[in-house]
Parts: sequence; C-alpha cells; structure tokens
Amino acid sequence: MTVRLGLIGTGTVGGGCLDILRNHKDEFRRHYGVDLEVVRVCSREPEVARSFGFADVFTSDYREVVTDPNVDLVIELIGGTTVAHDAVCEALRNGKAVVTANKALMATAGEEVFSLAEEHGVEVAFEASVGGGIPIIDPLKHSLIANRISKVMGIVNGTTNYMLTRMDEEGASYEEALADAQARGFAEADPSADVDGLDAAAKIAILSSIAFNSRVNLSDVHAEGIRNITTTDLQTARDMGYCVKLMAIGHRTDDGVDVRVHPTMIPLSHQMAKVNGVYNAIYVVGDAVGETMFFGEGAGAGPAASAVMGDVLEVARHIETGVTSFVGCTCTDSLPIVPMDDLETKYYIRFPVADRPGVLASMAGIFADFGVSIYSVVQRGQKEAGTVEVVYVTHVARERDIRAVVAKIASLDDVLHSEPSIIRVED
Ligand SMILES: NC(=O)C1=CN([C@@H]2O[C@H](COP(=O)(O)OP(=O)(O)OC[C@H]3O[C@@H](n4cnc5c(N)ncnc54)[C@H](OP(=O)(O)O)[C@@H]3O)[C@@H](O)[C@H]2O)C=CC1
Ligand SMILES: N[C@@H](CC=O)C(=O)O
Repeated sequence: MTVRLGLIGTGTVGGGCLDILRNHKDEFRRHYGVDLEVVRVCSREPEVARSFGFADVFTSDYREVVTDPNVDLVIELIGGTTVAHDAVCEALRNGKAVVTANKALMATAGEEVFSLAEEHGVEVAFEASVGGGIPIIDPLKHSLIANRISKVMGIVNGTTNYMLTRMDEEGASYEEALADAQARGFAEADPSADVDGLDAAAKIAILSSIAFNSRVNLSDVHAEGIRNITTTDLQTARDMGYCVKLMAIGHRTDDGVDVRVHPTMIPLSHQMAKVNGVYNAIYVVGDAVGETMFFGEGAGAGPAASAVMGDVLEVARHIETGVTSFVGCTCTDSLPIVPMDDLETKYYIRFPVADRPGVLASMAGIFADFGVSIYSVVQRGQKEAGTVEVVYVTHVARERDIRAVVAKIASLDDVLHSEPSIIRVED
C-alpha cells in the first residue's frame, strides 16, 4: 500500500523534506515497508516544487490539498496561526492525518487540533515543533511516560543561541548575527518571534503541557527575548564566570506550573553553557529516571526535516498497518500557572546612565527602598562621552520588587534608556 502525501509549504523545512524523500524513499520502502508518494505540493511560488519534479501536482491553494481525496497525510510547513490553522483543521475534518512543525499553532490551538483529530479518528504529529532535529516530544509521550516530571527546561531556540554565541565569541553585532541566522534558515519568517522569546515560549508551552499533563498555552508563558542584550552584557557576564543563554523553563512547583522564557546567566561550568551555535539542549527531570538531557541541532532544513519525516514515516506506518501507538491529548489536569511576580532569584541589571555626581547614590537608594540587596556594582567603560554603563548584581530578590526598582530608576532623568537589560542569574 502507498501512503499519499500532500505537502503544504516548500520553504526551508518543506524543501528539506523533499530532499530527504528524494534521497531515502527507496530505503523507506526497503527498511520499513512504507511506500511514500507525494501527490500534491502547495506553496505560494512553484519554483521549489518544479525543481523536485512536482510541477504537475503543484497548487498555490492549500484547499486543493486538504480536500483532495487522493491525499492520506497532510504535511503543514507554512508556519503561523492563520492559513496554517485553517489548513490543519480542514485536513483533520476531511479525515487526513497531519504532520506539522508549527509550534505557534500547537501552543495556541493545540486543544482544538487534538479534539478534531480525535473526533475524526486521525493522527496529528508535531515532533519538529520543538528542538529541531532533537527527539523530545516522542520521548516525553512514550519512553518517559512512567515518570512524574518535575522540570523541563533548556535552550530551545536555535536562532538566538546562534546569535548569542556569535556575539559572545566573535564580537558580532546583534544585526549581523541575526542576518546570518536568517540566511542559514534558522529564523522564523518574522524573526521577532525568535528574538522576543515567543518561539521559545511556544516550545516550552508544548513541552510543559506534555510533561505536566496540564494545558499550558503560549499566553501563559512569561516571555522576554534578547533585544536588550549587548556585547557589554556578554563580556561582563564572562568576567564574572557566566555566559548568557535564552533559557525556557517549565517547573512543576507546589503552587502549580512556573513557565517562563528569559535571558539567563549560567555558570561557565554548567552543561548548558557548552551548548553553542544552533544547538539546543533540553533537560528533563523525572521521579524515576532522574536527570536526562537531549541535545542536537535546533533549527535548519536538515534537522527540522529529519523530525518531520520521522513523524511522516511513523504515521504512514500506522495508516498502512492499522496499528497505532498514537497518544493524543494528555492534558488531564488543570494546574495553575505561577505568576512571574512570585519568582525569587538573583538578578543582573544594566543601566546606561549619565556620568554625573550623585547618580549612583540615587540608584542605590532606590534598591534599598524596595529592600533589594546589591551583591556587586560594576561600571563599564564609557559608551558615549558623558555616559557610563552601570551593572548591578543582586542577592536573591523577588521579581515584583525588581520590577518596581527598574521602573523607578528608569524614571530618573540621568538614566538614558527606559528598558535596561535584565538577566536572571542561575547558579
Ligand atoms: N526553519 C527552521 O529551522 C524550523 C522551522 N520550523 C517550523 O516549520 C514551519 C516552516 O518553517 P520554514 O520552512 O522555516 O518557513 P519558510 O518561510 O522557509 O517556508 C514557508 C513556506 O510556506 C509557504 N507559504 C506561506 N504562506 C503560504 C500560503 N498562504 N499558501 C501557501 N504556501 C504558503 C511559503 O511559500 P513561498 O516560499 O512561496 O512564499 C514557503 O514555501 C514553521 O512552522 C516553523 O516554525 C520548525 C523547526 C525548525
Ligand atoms: N526559528 C526556530 C526554528 C526552529 O524551531 C529556531 O531558531 O529555533
């Protein structure tokens, strides 16, 4: 039996999938007994489809794919939550299995997608939505299911990890590092999703939902990105024995689920400090298994297409054999989301200020007013004539107090930027 595929989206990941199919189709048949045939290809432009020999089955209208009676399995690789949402939902309503790499969709409409799949008796698989080529969703849904998971956290955005590594190791500018990540196919169509932490937030929402059996949506995740991080921060952190990573953290506490994304200073000796470039790493703690770590390339055509095609083969095998190991929605509990304001940790805060007498004393007074105790103050060289960068590292403090301190200091006339860089410190 042949499983007939409808591919929607032939960009970085879609192109990677066509490449894998071209290279390994015969092996899929030989090794796994799965015969895959591409019967529809959709994109806005036909060039990629044409270059892979699919000009005759090309369409620019996704509806022609999701309503085609000859399509058994739809692969959605458009991205976003508008057209992709309609394509996925219509495919499921039409009784077609779906494989997607779309974290934005799964973190905002996961519940709807799962209930449609269940209603219509078809599978939906989304391994590529988190960690690029790293298998993490399947292990959480199968191999680790016997555990009560207490923590799932890591570096889950390849673009920002690549940018921070280039800025740190080569002194590349933020703009240069971002342009390079885009050219390599790591970034989202709108890279603000990457640099503002929303891509990582969607991924940790998906991981937390599965790990804690409780629905976490994108809007539940406190997300901060790397826009305010400069080479000064990276160098200052390094001088203190730390590096800066955009960490995504999901933590089951006595109060519920603490789930957040923000730049984080971690000691250079920490395992996560060695995860550089486009690599991602995800650390999972379970009561039986203990600590586990998953590592690999988190973005790019090959790694993402590897995860997509792994799903395609697995789902196709189920379609062929009628035997399925499909685990649908597992969000059976409703744990509360712990407010970000309740976080207690150490903070690194950098303010660019006018280099005038009395400024530092005023700032120190504000920290004291809110009961935030300062561990160290560092002044970095003059950025421009008459200005200085002041870096505070605090002892453990509460997020709500830090927010109050930052707002008050930002309102001082001598403080030159209303959005200082704030980095949580993990020891
Ligand atoms: N890039 C990566 O490293 C990874 C990406 N992902 C996810 O995979 C998905 C795809 O990402 P990626 O391949 O990078 O994205 P690209 O922007 O490279 O590709 C998107 C594709 O979708 C097509 N498309 C967009 N809108 C429409 C539409 N309305 N109708 C038909 N086709 C449309 C585009 O067509 P055209 O080119 O003609 O405009 C293009 O072929 C996203 O969900 C992303 O988050 C997941 C893991 C890694
Ligand atoms: N833009 C994403 C792509 C993979 O999910 C990233 O950089 O990680």
